[in-house]
Amino acid sequence: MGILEKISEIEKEIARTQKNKATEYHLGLLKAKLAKYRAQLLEPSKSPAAKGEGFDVMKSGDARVALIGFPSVGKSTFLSLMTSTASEAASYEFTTLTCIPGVIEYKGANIQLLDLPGIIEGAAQGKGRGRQVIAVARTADVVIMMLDATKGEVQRALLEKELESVGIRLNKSKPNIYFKPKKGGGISFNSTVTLTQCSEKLVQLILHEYKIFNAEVLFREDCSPDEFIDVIVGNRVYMPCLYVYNKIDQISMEEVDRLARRPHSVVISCGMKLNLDYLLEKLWEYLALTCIYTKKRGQRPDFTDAIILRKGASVEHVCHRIHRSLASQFKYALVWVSVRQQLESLSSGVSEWSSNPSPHFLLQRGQAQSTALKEWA
Ligand SMILES: Nc1nc2c(ncn2[C@@H]2O[C@H](COP(=O)(O)OP(=O)(O)OP(=O)(O)O)[C@@H](O)[C@H]2O)c(=O)[nH]1
Ligand SMILES: [K+]
Ligand SMILES: [Mg+2]
Repeated sequence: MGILEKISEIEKEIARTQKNKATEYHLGLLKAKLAKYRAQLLEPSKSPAAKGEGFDVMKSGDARVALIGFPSVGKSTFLSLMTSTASEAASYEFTTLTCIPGVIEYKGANIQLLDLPGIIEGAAQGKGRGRQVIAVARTADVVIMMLDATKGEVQRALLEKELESVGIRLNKSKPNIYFKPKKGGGISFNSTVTLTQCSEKLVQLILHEYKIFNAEVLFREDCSPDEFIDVIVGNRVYMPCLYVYNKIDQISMEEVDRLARRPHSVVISCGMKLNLDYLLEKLWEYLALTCIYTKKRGQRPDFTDAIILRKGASVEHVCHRIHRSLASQFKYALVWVSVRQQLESLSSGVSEWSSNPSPHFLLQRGQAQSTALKEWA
């Protein structure tokens, strides 16, 4: 039996197994097996055709966003609208065959946007250029899942399943489980919270399936068996995803309203240029970037030249961006908060600036590594 058949056998068995206390261990084991086969499936193929030309795009700018979606949902139309790059758009499917990079300039940041070929059901198993597309998606900071508003729900569920099956976790955070394989001593199992989905026995069974007999496991939240498997397997990516429903010019207002209220969703029309500003705002939020401006003594900060960093970056990161040797010579920094808000309403921000010239914080040398920027904002 090939791996694909094995996977589909297990999937069928999971589907027909009733979920209850008696089948809990059986299901846990099946899921562990499934994850193993999927991992095998993803091992790089040896045939050169699978490599795919035109997918090795250099990372550039402050962040990377990948456009994932079925064929002809409007990905290339979107790239051509938002960036100065033109990507061919047409009414037939699979117009785009490689990865086309463009740059969105927003709030002083350069956001690399990648147009990709459309993917379909079975992409993860290598249908079309699915594997290459998914490999690129893994390298992004945010995925935009573009959907055709007239058929969005089916497409959304199918693509979520594809990405899920290759270890991409959308809008989820890493399970809070401490897991450390050991040389000996058996399995030590602990939890700091009451567990309703996993037990010590189930955890042991799953670990044995992965031939792990010595390890330290500490659950710090009430995780599911799937989440535990994710932690053992390890190579999962946890990625923010915006679901973008395009072509809302084709559906009723009621339908637009319903889609817009779904979690992590934005509705747009590339054809009629509707709601694109709001999409950019949301994208910025999901990228979790922050702008930092430097200022010379006695002068106003230069609001045209931002240092762009991820939220939560430390002062040390800022130093490194300015000069390689700055961090090691760092003594203290004067920090004014809410710089980002000042930029957002530039005029009021500047007047606030001149009326309030004293810094909110004095940051000493020792704090350079530990103080996260978010604490000041
Ligand atoms: N009605 C309507 N049509 C749109 C909209 N955006 C794009 N289209 C049309 O949808 C078709 C497909 O657009 P593309 O940009 O080529 O779609 P794609 O997702 O890049 O397609 P592939 O590269 O084949 O995967 C084109 O005919 C576009 O003109 C929109 O907002 N409304
Ligand atoms: K197309
Ligand atoms: Mg295209």
